[in-house]
Amino acid sequence: MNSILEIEKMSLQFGGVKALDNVSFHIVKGEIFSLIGPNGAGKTSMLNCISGLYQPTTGSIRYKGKEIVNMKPYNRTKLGIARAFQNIALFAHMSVLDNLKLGRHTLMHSGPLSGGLYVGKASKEEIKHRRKVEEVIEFLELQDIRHTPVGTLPYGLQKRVEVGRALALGPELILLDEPMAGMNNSEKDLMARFILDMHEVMDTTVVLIEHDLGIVMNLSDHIAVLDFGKCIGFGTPDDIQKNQDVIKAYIGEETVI
Ligand SMILES: Nc1ncnc2c1ncn2[C@@H]1O[C@H](COP(=O)(O)OP(=O)(O)OP(=O)(O)O)[C@@H](O)[C@H]1O
Repeated sequence: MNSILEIEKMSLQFGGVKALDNVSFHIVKGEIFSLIGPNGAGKTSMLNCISGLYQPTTGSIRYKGKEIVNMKPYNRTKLGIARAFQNIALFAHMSVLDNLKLGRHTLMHSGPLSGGLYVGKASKEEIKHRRKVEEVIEFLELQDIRHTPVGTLPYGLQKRVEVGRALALGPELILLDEPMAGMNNSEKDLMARFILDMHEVMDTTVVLIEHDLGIVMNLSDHIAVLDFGKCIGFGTPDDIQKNQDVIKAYIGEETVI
């Protein structure tokens, strides 16, 4: 199986709290992979470890076969890992377009002076960045709000721009932390379609944290279930729905997933 990311025996401790406890799973290139579990189970901590915001206490993270556990976040971005945050991390007073352009800043090689003057290498770079940003604007249907300050947009659209900021990095692996939180049903359906298209059209591997189990079961190729920092289930949606540990610990004994 062609894994893009392998998590092996990973633990993360905050004082007496084991946010992650000896977790192992792998993610197949090109798939939609969901992380589920009750509040406080360790899902966001896992994304923080993958993106490099948190340093695991022990364990290994291999991306395309390379150990990245000690790598700085911006170097992981350069390798093709991008992240959209649960709490929107955009500049509210800036336009949608400028937020997406700024998102690509980590990838720019030319300095601010040449970049500002649009000369030589910098101008070529600017064209390449602009092309990618325009592609994302079209893909996420943000054309009508491209010049709107993000802070004035309804919450659902801000979430979409937050996803766009990560997507504008052209990632091979995108980490989406509750991209549908706070959305109404039609906004959720639209976001689900964008996620499917990221996977089918852009060939991006998607890691999704989502509380709506219906959406998770429909979208995912594989799922890992965390509970109190431990991975209590890993498999296809079918496997997870039959997993008695998951049913007991996460859903409650009476519930059928
Ligand atoms: N920076 C931190 N400092 C101390 N404790 C933390 C920190 N980050 C997370 N934790 C703790 O780690 C545990 C896992 O938290 P985490 O946010 O990863 O869970 P989660 O599954 O994403 O929850 P939710 O669904 O509510 O977002 C919790 O007990 C949390 O309080």
